[in-house]
Amino acid sequence: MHRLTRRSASAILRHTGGSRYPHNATAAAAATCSDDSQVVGHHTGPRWYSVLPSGRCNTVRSLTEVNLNKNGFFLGNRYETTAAASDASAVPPPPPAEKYEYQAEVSRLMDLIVNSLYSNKEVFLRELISNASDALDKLRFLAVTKPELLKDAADLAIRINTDKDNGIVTITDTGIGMTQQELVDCLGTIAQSGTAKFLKAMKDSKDAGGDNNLIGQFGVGFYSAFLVADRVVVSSKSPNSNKQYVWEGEANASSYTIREETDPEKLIPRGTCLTLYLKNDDKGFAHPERIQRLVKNYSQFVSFPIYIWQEKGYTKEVEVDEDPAEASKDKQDETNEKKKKTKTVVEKYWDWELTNETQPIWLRNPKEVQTEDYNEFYKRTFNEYLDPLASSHFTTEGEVEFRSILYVPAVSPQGKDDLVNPKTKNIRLHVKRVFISDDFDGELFPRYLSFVKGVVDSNDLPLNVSREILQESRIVRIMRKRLVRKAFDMILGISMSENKADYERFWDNFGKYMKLGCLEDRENHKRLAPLLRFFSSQSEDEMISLDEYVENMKPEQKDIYYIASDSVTSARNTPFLEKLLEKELEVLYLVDPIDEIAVQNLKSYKEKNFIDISKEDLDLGDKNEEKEKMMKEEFGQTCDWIKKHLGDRVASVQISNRLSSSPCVLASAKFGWSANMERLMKSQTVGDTSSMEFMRGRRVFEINPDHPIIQNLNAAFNSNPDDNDALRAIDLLYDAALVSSGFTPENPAQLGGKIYEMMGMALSGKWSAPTPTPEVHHSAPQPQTPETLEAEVVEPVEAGGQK
Ligand SMILES: Nc1ncnc2c1ncn2[C@@H]1O[C@H](COP(=O)(O)OP(=O)(O)OP(=O)(O)O)[C@@H](O)[C@H]1O
Repeated sequence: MHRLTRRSASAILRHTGGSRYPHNATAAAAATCSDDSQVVGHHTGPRWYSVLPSGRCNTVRSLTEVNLNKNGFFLGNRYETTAAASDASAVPPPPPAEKYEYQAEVSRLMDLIVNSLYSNKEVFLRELISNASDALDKLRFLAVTKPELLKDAADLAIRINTDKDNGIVTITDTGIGMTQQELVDCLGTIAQSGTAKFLKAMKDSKDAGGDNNLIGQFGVGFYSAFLVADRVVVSSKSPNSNKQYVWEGEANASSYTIREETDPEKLIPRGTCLTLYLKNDDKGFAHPERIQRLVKNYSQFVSFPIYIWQEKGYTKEVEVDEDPAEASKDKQDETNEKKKKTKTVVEKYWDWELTNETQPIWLRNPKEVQTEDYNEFYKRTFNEYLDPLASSHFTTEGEVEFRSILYVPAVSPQGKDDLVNPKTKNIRLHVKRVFISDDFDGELFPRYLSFVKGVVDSNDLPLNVSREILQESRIVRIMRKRLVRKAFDMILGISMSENKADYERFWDNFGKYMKLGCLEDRENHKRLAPLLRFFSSQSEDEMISLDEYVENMKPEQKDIYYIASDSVTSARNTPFLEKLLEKELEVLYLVDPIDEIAVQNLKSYKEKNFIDISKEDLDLGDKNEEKEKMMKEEFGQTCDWIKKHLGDRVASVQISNRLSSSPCVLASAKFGWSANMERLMKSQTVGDTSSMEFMRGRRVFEINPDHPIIQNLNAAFNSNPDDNDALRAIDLLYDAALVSSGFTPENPAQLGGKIYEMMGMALSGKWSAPTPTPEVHHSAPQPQTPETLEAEVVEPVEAGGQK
């Protein structure tokens, strides 16, 4: 600390500030004088303002102490350089700047920014503060392993200075800074997701001129500076370089320059100082009040202090010179006490003012935080445009202590890769308030909950936490369990909300994730199952929950029935459904490819098994052994006949209990793939299909003994099992069953051929469905009404052929 007389301290402060720090945001200084009082100097723009003995104003004093003693940033460095540098000729001329071309995308973006994105300009401040905050986060994280980088956490701050006369805004942070190469990599190319996302959205936008709203949604990071500035200067000092570099770029230019900073007055120990030379129309941003409003609006959740250089005032009493006439009057009045007259005046000065609330929102008492605050924090932290569907703020204590705020977003991320291979950066992990990383989602949440966003702040993890530590940590396992449970509570909350649209929205966006959970997280089946939604035979337009299904079950119904198909329409028309519809048994329609596996993994819900109605041995709880016996007697040999003809194409031929209007159906084996699964697997299999043969399993050809075609076939068999037309009818029936049951015919062209042939025969009168009497066989086709057919079946003529 320098010991000076107050007068000399003041003079030096005025001198250095006035001439050497014209737009530097860090220009507040103090000196301790020989009488132990402090002198504080401030400057704004090119001038120094009031030089006050400190102690008058606490803010000034404490701020000054930070500047002086802890940071060593303002006074310590500058004072010493003042005497030496007071001779301007001692400053070496700056080295020549190197010119660089922007990457093509940057040029395109700059062009868009300058020429199209004219509304919503104020987001520039949000973006730049967010970058400064990230830089501070990075520094704080680096300091975990290199503590010498950060002697005092109070050094981490963002300062914004305005010069309204010249239309200049300066944003300074004490963060990680950038090396020369980083300046090229970060500010000359677009590699970052947010900005890339913006560009893609612009490209997708129909309006080639650009959609102004998009900038609010995505932000354009650093380049948003050019929304308001026609020249931007970035002076940055990284702890990894012993030199400071200055990046300089202009709107509408295709190149930028970088040079080394050599002016000792402009050297900073660490961080970045961004100077925006505002466009004529945007000079209004260079007012502290306006900046303050924007910071409060957009950046209130930045967890580093944001100071704005503001004019302030304090009141003081000053003596008033007495009027001579009054004075003589007072003299005469001897009873009057002698009192000096004073008046209150406001003394103006400039100082840094803290503008934001720096306590992270997750450390606050949930009772004191409004929903709007949570939503705002969410939008700012995750660059989201829409409010979340739900949030949950909680603290866990006991064995493991951590705080967290979790969110369910309103929309799902684009791109289907996200579900299978999420690289989301959705969970921001802090340890003792220090931001560690947003790369550990996978360690803290299972893949199927990767859409959940939030912050987690643990006091139990080490600051140097790595992925390996997280993976092996018992603490993390406990945290993960609790986080998952909280996420479920939050989702359940949405599902129970009165506003049904919210859960519909959730389901539209994240239903797939819940189903993936059924596959991947057996432990949480009980939590997942109530969240599932499906269409059903009794609710084709609105999805229902499993609870609703169970409530709607018939008293004698034991199982939950489902059919997997590619759409509600094909599910509705499947022959498997016929008897169930007749009996008013509700059937779930599983129309999403992942549905079937999800339900198979669940196996049951509330002790009711899931039953695929397209599989063999369907039990509808209406077994009538006597009737079965009768049917077997009547159709048993016909079944064998059909099986013999179809050969290996089917495992067996059985009498169906699930059909009413269709003649036959092809059921799948209990443990093999359903028709739907076979279709899905086929569409995904590339190359070797041998595993498919195995899983395809057996197919059971079920016939409907009440159907006229089957009864005719039965009669045909009884009259002449070798009848070619009857055998061809079996082939056609099999193919038709294959298609109507949801399988893909092995040879569609051949099937087409068979249909045309039959049609041709029918139209030329050469063919009618096989009938029990030889006369009918050769007669002209008769119109087949159920009555005539029934008559033919009721009185079959005993055929003498083999059985
Ligand atoms: N104040 C700063 N201090 C240090 N590095 C910075 C600063 N501002 C920008 N950068 C660097 O420049 C890069 C590009 O910034 P930019 O704002 O364009 O994108 P981003 O912040 O990475 O992502 P987003 O597009 O989501 O904003 C940053 O990733 C960071 O490395």
